[in-house]
Amino acid sequence: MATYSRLPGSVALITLQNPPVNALSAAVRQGIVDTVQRALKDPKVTSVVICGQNGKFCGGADIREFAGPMLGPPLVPMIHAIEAVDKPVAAAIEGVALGGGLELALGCHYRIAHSKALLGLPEVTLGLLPGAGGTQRLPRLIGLTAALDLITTGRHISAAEALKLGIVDQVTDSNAVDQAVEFVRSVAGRS
Ligand SMILES: CC/C=C\C/C=C/C(=O)SCCNC(=O)CCNC(=O)[C@H](O)C(C)(C)COP(=O)(O)OP(=O)(O)OC[C@H]1O[C@@H](n2cnc3c(N)ncnc32)[C@H](O)[C@@H]1OP(=O)(O)O
Repeated sequence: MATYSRLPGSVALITLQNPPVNALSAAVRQGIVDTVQRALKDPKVTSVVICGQNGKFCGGADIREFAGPMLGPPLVPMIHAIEAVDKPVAAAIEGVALGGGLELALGCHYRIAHSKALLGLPEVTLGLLPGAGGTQRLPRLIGLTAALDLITTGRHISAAEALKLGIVDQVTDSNAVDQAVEFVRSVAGRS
């Protein structure tokens, strides 16, 4: 699931909740679709932060659901809908942003990472290619050579390397959610 709260300063906070790594289960994807719609429709909300419960942004597809049929909202339109929100949306990346989790963050307009966070597209290690926009959004953001390296090796990179490559906008040693909230307040009102 995903919870929704409105913070002072008109920021909507969407929190992914699916222990242990807030993977994108059907219930989490449905929660994201519902809470993003709510933030979009709430006239008091001027900006949005997406984070994960317990210091973990998102470990990607929920591997516990791989054996069964695909249920719930698909990832691609969900991420498109976030990208199309006409209010600034930031991902607060703590712990991990892997696979579909990084693709979710790439659909947000800004990414703020904790210094100890790990990011990557490990799909290749499962015999897959990133299928939710990562193969388009990552090269646009950091160039083809650097994106191909990450996509074809599946390696996890540090927040410092992600900042150097241009995947994240800011890295913080303190609370990444607080930092992201402060950041989106500073850009609220921009498209
Ligand atoms: C609907 C979308 C469909 C397709 C598009 C998307 C595709 C993808 O996202 S593919 C990528 C999927 N994600 C991964 O491959 C990540 C795999 N996990 C890891 O690399 C590591 O577990 C970790 C870096 C996330 C954490 O490492 P570490 O701190 O060493 O802990 P553990 O490895 O012991 O894991 C702890 C705990 O978490 C469970 N877990 C990890 N990843 C997932 C996941 N993606 N889904 C569900 N559960 C996950 C892991 O099984 C452990 O659980 P237990 O403690 O119960 O054993």
